[in-house]
Amino acid sequence: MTLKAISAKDAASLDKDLMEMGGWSLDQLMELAGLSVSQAVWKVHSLSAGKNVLVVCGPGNNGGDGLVAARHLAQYGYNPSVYYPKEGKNELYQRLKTQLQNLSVPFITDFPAALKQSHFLVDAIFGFSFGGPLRDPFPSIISQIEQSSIPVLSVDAPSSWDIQSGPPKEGPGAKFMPQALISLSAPKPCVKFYQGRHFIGGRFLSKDITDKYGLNLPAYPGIEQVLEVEVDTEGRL
Ligand SMILES: NC(=O)C1=CN([C@@H]2O[C@H](COP(=O)(O)OP(=O)(O)OC[C@H]3O[C@@H](n4cnc5c(N)ncnc54)[C@H](O)[C@@H]3O)[C@@H](O)[C@H]2O)[C@H](O)CC1
Ligand SMILES: [K+]
Repeated sequence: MTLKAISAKDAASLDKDLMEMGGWSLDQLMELAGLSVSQAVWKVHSLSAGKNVLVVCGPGNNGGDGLVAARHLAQYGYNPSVYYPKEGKNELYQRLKTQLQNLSVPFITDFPAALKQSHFLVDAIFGFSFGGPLRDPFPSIISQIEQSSIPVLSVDAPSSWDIQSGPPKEGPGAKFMPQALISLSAPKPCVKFYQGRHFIGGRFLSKDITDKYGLNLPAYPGIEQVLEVEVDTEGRL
């Protein structure tokens, strides 16, 4: 089975449909997206592999998914830390931040030190609304992640990659290849440049929506919120 990718434009339109016509709120979608992310972390990096998980959050909803995932990871018994260099203004993000502070999840400011002390990194910096080139402070953040040997799970897309055309030709991100990727709702076109473990999450689409956007998603087994997708030898999903 070859999964169809959804363009950035269609992914944004699908989100709008869910909220304007489908009766969903952003909170709900983000909760389910973040739950899927936390479960993908569990699948690729067990508690016994090291509890210190650094969740790097960007200013938009991709960062919001990271905040939700960090909260679940704390509940599962990990020691998450959050690096949130450019906080989103929306009050939803501030509420998620309060929830994390109430669980004593630290918001760190010394990123190089946190990178050294962490066993695993969740890249929730940018998702489908990313448009290059990277603006400060993100070039340095991406370079540091790229140069460190820490295993990374990227949320929705490897941050710094163009959603359509994949990794930048040069500069920060050109050599960024996360160990794992979780595509939310459906894969984005840049997955064709990706090599690593690939999961699908965000189990909230109805048949109407999948039909409208021509998606052919695999069935999630049982109560699973994430599904690992095999990539064939030619890099197809
Ligand atoms: N239906 C779903 O699958 C859902 C997915 N969700 C997640 O939401 C993101 C998309 O969120 P959005 O807020 O639209 O955008 P991003 O988080 O990708 O980024 C916007 C943010 O980033 C800034 N920015 C953009 N380009 C640059 C740049 N070159 N340098 C610096 N900063 C940049 C921009 O200004 C904004 O502040 C999707 O991928 C999923 O992860 C939802 O949770 C709900 C449902
Ligand atoms: K990301």
